[in-house]
Amino acid sequence: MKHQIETVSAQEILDSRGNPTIHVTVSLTNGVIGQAAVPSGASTGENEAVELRDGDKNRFGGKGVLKAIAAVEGEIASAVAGLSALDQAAIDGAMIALDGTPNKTRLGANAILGVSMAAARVAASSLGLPLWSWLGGCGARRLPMPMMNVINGGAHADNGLDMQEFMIVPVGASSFAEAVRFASETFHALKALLHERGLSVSVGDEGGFAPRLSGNDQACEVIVEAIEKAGYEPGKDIAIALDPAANSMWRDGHYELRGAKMLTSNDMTALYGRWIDRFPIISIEDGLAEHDWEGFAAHTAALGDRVQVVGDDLYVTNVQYIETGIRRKATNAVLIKLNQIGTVTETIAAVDVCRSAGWGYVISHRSGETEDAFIADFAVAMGGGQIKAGAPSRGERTAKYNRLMAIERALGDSALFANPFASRGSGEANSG
Ligand SMILES: O=C(O)[C@@H](CO)OP(=O)(O)O
Ligand SMILES: [Mg+2]
Repeated sequence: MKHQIETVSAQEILDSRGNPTIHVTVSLTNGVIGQAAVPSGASTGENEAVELRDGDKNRFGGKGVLKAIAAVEGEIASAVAGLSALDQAAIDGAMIALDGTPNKTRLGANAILGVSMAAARVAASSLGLPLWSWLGGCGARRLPMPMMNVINGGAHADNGLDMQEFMIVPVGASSFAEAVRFASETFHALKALLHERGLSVSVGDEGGFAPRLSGNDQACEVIVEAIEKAGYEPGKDIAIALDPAANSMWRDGHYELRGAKMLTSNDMTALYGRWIDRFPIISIEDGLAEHDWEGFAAHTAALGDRVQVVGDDLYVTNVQYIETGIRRKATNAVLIKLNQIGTVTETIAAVDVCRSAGWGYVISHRSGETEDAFIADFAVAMGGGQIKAGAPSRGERTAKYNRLMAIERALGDSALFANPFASRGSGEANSG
C-alpha cells in the first residue's frame, strides 16, 4: 500500500498563550511526512472533548502534555501503523475505539486530534495535493468571509468587558485579500481612535484590543467609528459580529453583567435586539449560556430573521447536540472547532449535519492558537463560506489569513468569495 502509515511521533511546543500543546508528525512508508499542532480554548463548553494535561505542578504548572505525547507515540502509533493515510475515517475510527470513552478522556482529544490532522496533511502531501483540495475535492473553491476579533473581553482579557468578542466582518469586499485589507485598515483606525481617547491599545488573547470601556455597547460604538474613520460604510462594507460567550455571565439561572446587573434570558435577547437596531450586527454567537436551551429557542425566534444566531458552547461540534439544536430550533448556525470533538472525521460529520439542515457553519480557531493554519484549508474544503480566526494581527492569527490569501491566489479565476449574509440584506453578494 503506497500511502501506508509507518511512524507517529509528537513533541511539546508552546501555544500563543505560552502554554504547552502538542505537535504531531506522521510519516508514511513512502517517506512523506505530515505535521500538525493542536490549539486550546479558554472559554470552553462543558461537553467538549477532553484535553489531556499532565497535572504535574512542577512542569508548566500542571499543563504539560507529556502524557498525551506518550499516548501518541505508544498506543495510538501502534493502532494506526499500517493503515492507509487516505482512509481518514478508518484512522479516526481506530483512535476513537482505542480510547473507548465518550469524551476522549483516556488518550486525550489533544493527542487524538494531533494525529488526525497530521494524517490528513500527510495524505494530501502524499497525493501531491494541497490540504484544502484533498479534504474538499475538486469542487472546493469558496474562500470564507472572515470574522475578525478587534475588541477582546470576557475570558480573553482582563478589562472588565462582559462580552468576549467584538468582530468586524468585511461583507462588502470583493475578494478574500480585499477583506483582509478592509479589516487591517479598520483595525489600525480603531487603534488610533483608542489611543486618541487615552484608552489602552494592549491586546487580549486573540489579538484584538482590550480597552477598559465603560460598557459593552461602547465597544460597538467605537468599532462603528473606526469603520467610518477607515473610509468604509458600516453595514454595507463592514458589519459587526459578536461572541458574548454568555456561559461566563451565567449565574444561577441569570446573566450577571457588570455593575451587578442580573438579567433573564429574555432581557438578554431584548438587549441584543436593541443593539441590532443601533449597530450593523449580522451575527451573534453564544448570546446565551449552554444550559439555556429554552432561552435559545426564544432568542432565535426573536432574532433569527435579523441576524445569524450561532451556537458554540451549546454544541461543542458534536453531532448529538447539533441535532438537538436543530429539533429545538435553538439557533440557525453552528461554530465548528476541531478540538471540541477531537477528530477530522467527526468535525466533517458535524458540518454535514449543518448542511442538511440548511444551517450556516463557521470554522473557528481557539483563543490559544499555534502557527498551524489547518483551519484555513479546512474552511475552504468545507465550503461554508465563514471563518473566525481572531484579529488581523499576531502571527498565530495572521497565519490563517495569510494562508487563505495564498489559497485564493492559487485558485486564481476559479476562486469564489461571496457574502454569506447577502440574503439577510447586509452588503452585496460578490464573486470573482
Ligand atoms: O469562544 C470562542 O468562540 C473561542 C474562540 O474565539 O474562544 P475559546 O477558544 O477560548 O473557547
Ligand atoms: Mg465562542
